Amino acid sequence: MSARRGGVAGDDGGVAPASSRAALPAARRIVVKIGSSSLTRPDGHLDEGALRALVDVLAARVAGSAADGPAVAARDGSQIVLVTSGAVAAGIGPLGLPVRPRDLATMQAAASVGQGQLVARYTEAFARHGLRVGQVLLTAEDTVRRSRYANAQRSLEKLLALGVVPVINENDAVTTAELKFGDNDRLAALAAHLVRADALVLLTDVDGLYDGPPSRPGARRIPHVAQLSDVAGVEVTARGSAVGTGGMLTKLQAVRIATGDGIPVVLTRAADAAAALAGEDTGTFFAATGRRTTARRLWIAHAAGTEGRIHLDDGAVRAVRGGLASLLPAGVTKAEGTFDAGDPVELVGPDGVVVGRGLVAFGSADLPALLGRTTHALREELGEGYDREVVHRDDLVLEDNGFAP
Ligand SMILES: Nc1ncnc2c1ncn2[C@@H]1O[C@H](COP(=O)(O)OP(=O)(O)O)[C@@H](O)[C@H]1O
Ligand SMILES: N[C@@H](CCC(=O)OP(=O)(O)O)C(=O)O
Repeated sequence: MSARRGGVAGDDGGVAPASSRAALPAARRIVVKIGSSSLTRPDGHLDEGALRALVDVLAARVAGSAADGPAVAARDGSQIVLVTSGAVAAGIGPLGLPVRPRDLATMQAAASVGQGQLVARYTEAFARHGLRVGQVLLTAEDTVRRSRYANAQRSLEKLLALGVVPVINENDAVTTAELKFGDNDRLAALAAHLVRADALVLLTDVDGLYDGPPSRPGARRIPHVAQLSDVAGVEVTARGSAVGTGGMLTKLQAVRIATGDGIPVVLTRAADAAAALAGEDTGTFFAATGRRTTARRLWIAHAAGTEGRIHLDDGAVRAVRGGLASLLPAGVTKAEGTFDAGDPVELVGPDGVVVGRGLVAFGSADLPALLGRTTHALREELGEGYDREVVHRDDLVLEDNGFAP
């Protein structure tokens, strides 16, 4: 597949710009995310009919179909990566729970039981179309640690090369509240980056971004967003449906990650998945704005949470903002929080403004002894290994390089 910036190849050799809906029918590799709200019945149980309906649409796209129209590059079939919520919902019935649990331990138990059920349902549904699925459970850590995301990337590439539909969810049973994505929206955007998707489709219970809460009389769907700043004034809430997590807020965070990385996004309701994939006027289309960035920098910029804050003096802020320098111990005035070497941290200027994010080379136990000292002095006193950068330039992403809102 051709991962190219700002567009996807059509079979006529032309490029469907990632700034228009033409990118959807032309996309060779698509990440589709379906939220809990679209997979859950009012009683909190998994909606198997909705799951099968989605699989029918996705399988048709994988197979390629005349229905795509003769001018469509994807008629030879596309690769689909599915990011699906629904594990907790699928665990309610088997565990005999009266309602969807709210406490973390019971949610983890429900997700543990439900994830198996969920994948079994997808396995059956895709098998009806002669397709196999492969379960991939990710944690936020998998998107931060270089060794982990490289593993995830390799595994997803192999699944796709084997013609398998990867089915991704967060590894809910083992993730703690602090380390969780919680919503699957950002996970989907990061997965889209990981597999270098040509497009991301976010399926939910509302047919797009509205110019205000959709329940408000007169609220209208916004069909096209050229850049996210155009919708900066739109009121969105973090409260989703009864079962969803993160509401429209996490969807717009996902949109920021994907579009900033050169991947166009369609946000619509699950029932309109086929229309969205065909490039029809449904939901909201978000044009790609940025160019594809390196995996490493994207992971650092969008790490699920930072473990600490490193305070810089003015000189260090200037050096770091210059874009070429690493952060040295001499420019650090204070470290806050508990973190290990390799954890993501925020870099903060003397005015309290966040300058950027980076992977810190020392743990919070070691760092205080090094602060304000020159690397030369550190080497003299503490020996080799202590004369290195606090955050190496390659592990550092500046704030104005655009990280999550
Ligand atoms: N401006 C807005 N436009 C559209 N939907 C919005 C907006 N603000 C808040 N929402 C809410 O976001 C909800 C979708 O989020 P959520 O329930 O988390 O979905 P999912 O489970 O699919 O991830 C919608 O039901 C809608 O009520
Ligand atoms: N990972 C959880 C879903 C988390 C969640 O609710 O996400 P979403 O519906 O995308 O807002 C599950 O499978 O139940």
